[in-house]
This record gives sequence, structure tokens and C-alpha cells, in this order.
Amino acid sequence: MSISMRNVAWCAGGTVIVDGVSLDVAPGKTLGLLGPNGSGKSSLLRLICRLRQVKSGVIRLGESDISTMARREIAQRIALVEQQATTDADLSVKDVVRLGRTPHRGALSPWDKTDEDAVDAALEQVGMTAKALQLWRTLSGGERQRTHIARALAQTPTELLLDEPTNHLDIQHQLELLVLVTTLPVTCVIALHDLNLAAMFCDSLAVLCNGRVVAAGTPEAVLTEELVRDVFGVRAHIEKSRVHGRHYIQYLTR
Ligand SMILES: Nc1ncnc2c1ncn2[C@@H]1O[C@H](COP(=O)(O)OP(=O)(O)OP(=O)(O)O)[C@@H](O)[C@H]1O
Repeated sequence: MSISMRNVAWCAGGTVIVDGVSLDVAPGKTLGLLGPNGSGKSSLLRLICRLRQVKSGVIRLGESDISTMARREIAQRIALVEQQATTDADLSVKDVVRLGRTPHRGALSPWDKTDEDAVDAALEQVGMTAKALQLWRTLSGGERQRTHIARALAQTPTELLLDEPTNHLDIQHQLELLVLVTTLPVTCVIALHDLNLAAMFCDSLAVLCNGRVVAAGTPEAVLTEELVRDVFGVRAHIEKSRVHGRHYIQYLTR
């Protein structure tokens, strides 16, 4: 299902945090959200799943305006993995992933095979099957991150929102995770700081600065040396990789 945002604005503490954002993500495609710290990426992700209410503008999933959708319907469709997700102390990894099934189950409905299969598949997809019975609080940072992503996958979403999902992950797991989420049949919006990973994996990119979209389009069109200098204050050399065909960025400190 597509995600579209039209003139989306949100304020907090008397300050405009998200300022007139209009973006589209086609079904099954991945949009990378880039921008310096505090540019509004996490805030926009929360608006897309209605954890925050837009001040003005419209967000649509397919044809549906999310402001008119039932909270449960949104929860059945959109999974959000936040940056610093925490979980109650004494749950096992599998218990945490089971929480992803909550939006699909009624208060009295028994746990069934569909739920169990979704949880097992999600654990397998992030490589956490062997740790399913370990206590969540004893996991490493990267294992916690993968568990939270498994919880989101167990939700079997049609839209997946990830806030810096590669934080804490070693390079192998960063690549595996991005291959996984960008090949799933879901529409993805991923906030990322690593411009090279964004160029490699995203179908399109949007760069936020002070809550506004300052560039949007294909990775090749968006990631220019001028943009990296103007938005991130860093000199860079960008060229097309002869190995994977995507643009890659080399940073210059002198
Ligand atoms: N509830 C709030 N009240 C006041 N200010 C807020 C609130 N939520 C976010 N902000 C501010 O909005 C700005 C954007 O925050 P946000 O977390 O969306 O940025 P970000 O681009 O995700 O940053 P980072 O890359 O550091 O994670 C920040 O300056 C933040 O302090």
C-alpha cells in the first residue's frame, strides 16, 4: 500500500518541527529519510503511524486518510521500530516478538497457529531463533535491535517504519537487515544516518533540514557533493561504484 504525505506540519513546544512535508512512497518501495540530528525524521515517522497528530496536512495509506482510520486498523497495518525501544524487564525474546501479534488478536481470542507461525518466521528472518528463550534484558544492543525488528515483522505489516534500524548492528547484520526489509513486500520508510547504506538500499531518498524537505528523488539525484556540504557541513567526493552500481560517498576532512 502506498504512503502519501501532503503539506504535513507538526509543532511542539511552540516550535514548528515538521514543516510542510509532501512525499510519496509507492507500494513495496523504500524511502530513506536523511537529515542532520534534530531535523525531524523521527517526528515524521511518528506522524505517519499517528502516534502524533498532524497540525495540518494529510497522510494517506493507499486511499485512506489516517486521521479517519481506527487506531486498531492502523496498528494492524503499520509497524514502527523506534530508536530506543525498551521492553519490560523479564520477558523472553519470544515474548517480546509475540507482542507484535497484539493488534491482530481480540481480547479473548486464543493464540493460534497463524500467530505462532508469524512469530517463528520473524525470529528466523532476523536470525534470533536460537535466542528465542533468552531474557530480553540479557541481550546485547544489536540483539535487542533485531528482536524489536522481529516484533515489527511478526505484526505482518503492509507499511514498515524504521528509525535508524542499523544502530548497534555490526556490518554483517546491518547489510542483512537492509536486504531483508527492502526485499519484503512492504512499503518502507527508514530514517538513516549512513548515506552510503541509504544510497545502496533505498529506492528514493528525502533529506530533511529544520523539518523541511530540502531534496527528494532517486539516491543519484539527491546525494550530491553540494547537498552533503550544504546540509551536513561535510566535504565529500561522490561517484558511482564500479562494484555495485550505486553512488558511494567518500568523506574528506581536509
Ligand atoms: N515533544 C517534543 N517537544 C519539544 N520538542 C520536540 C518534541 N519532539 C521532538 N522535538 C524536537 O524536534 C526536533 C526534531 O526531533 P526528531 O527526533 O524528529 O529529529 P531527528 O531528525 O529524528 O533527529 P536524530 O537524527 O537526532 O534522531 C528536535 O529538535 C527535538 O528536540
